[in-house]
Amino acid sequence: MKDKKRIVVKVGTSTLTHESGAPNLRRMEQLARILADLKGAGHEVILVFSGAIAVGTSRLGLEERPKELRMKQAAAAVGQCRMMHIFDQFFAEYNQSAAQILLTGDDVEIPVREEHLRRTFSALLEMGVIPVVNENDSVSSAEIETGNHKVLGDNDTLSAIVAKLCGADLLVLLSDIDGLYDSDPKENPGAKLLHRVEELTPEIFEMAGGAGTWRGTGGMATKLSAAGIAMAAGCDMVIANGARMEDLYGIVEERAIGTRFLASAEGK
Ligand SMILES: Nc1ncnc2c1ncn2[C@@H]1O[C@H](COP(=O)(O)OP(=O)(O)O)[C@@H](O)[C@H]1O
Ligand SMILES: N[C@@H](CCC(=O)OP(=O)(O)O)C(=O)O
Repeated sequence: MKDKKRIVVKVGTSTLTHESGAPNLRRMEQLARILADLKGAGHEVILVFSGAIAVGTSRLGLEERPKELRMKQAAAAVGQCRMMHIFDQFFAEYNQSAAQILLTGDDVEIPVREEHLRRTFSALLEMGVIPVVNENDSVSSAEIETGNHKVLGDNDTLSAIVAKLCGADLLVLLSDIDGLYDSDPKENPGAKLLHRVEELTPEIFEMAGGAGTWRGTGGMATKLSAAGIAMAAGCDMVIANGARMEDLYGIVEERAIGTRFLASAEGK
């Protein structure tokens, strides 16, 4: 892998929000600082974040994540605005400009839109801006409702699509867990962490259960779907714990942290 890398970092709802759904300011601040620092070290960074629905839910004083689609989309619109405002402030503190990019499945499936998107990312990176991406939840209805991975519908898959689109060298998924275990550690305390995955076999897919917490959506299943896209595109992917944000430095230096899914030789 090159010394100067193009890195996509995806941070899940479980890392960026408190149990109540309120934004976790300490984590957001750390993340902005470390990404600014990685940029200072010569890398190009793109942030994909989740948490708009959870933050909107809490901001609107709703008791639980709404079940009705229009309410979920409204919560996403409120939460996105809040999260972006906070990120923009933290990035500005470290002298960085951030840019908001909101995507739907159609945007990457229609070639002309995909090309526009690729050019926008490349222009932003060229100007030293940090693109900050989320799904455009307020318009991409079917996906949040059904979790239909063929389109987008989850930010794990979205981040892998962005990594592929931008020709990234590394995709890091920060979650509330140290990596991929041989079964869900929340249900099986004896579960073992896998350090490296070279191939996505049916056994690996069996290890991933369903969705994670009420606040997020994906669980491990969507992280494996992301791994498939990244590996095929010649991009390494690492799942690591967002509670130790500083681990991002070691991950970029290819130290053995979390679970690393190795890029396929053909994709490189
Ligand atoms: N084999 C597994 N290894 C690790 N975590 C697993 C596994 N199977 C299911 N999980 C669950 O996936 C959760 C992470 O997914 P999720 O809650 O969607 O996080 P995020 O919001 O970071 O995307 C873990 O907290 C864990 O409970
Ligand atoms: N676009 C949604 C993210 C949904 C999602 O994929 O959440 P997560 O499993 O926490 O990455 C939001 O911002 O709430």
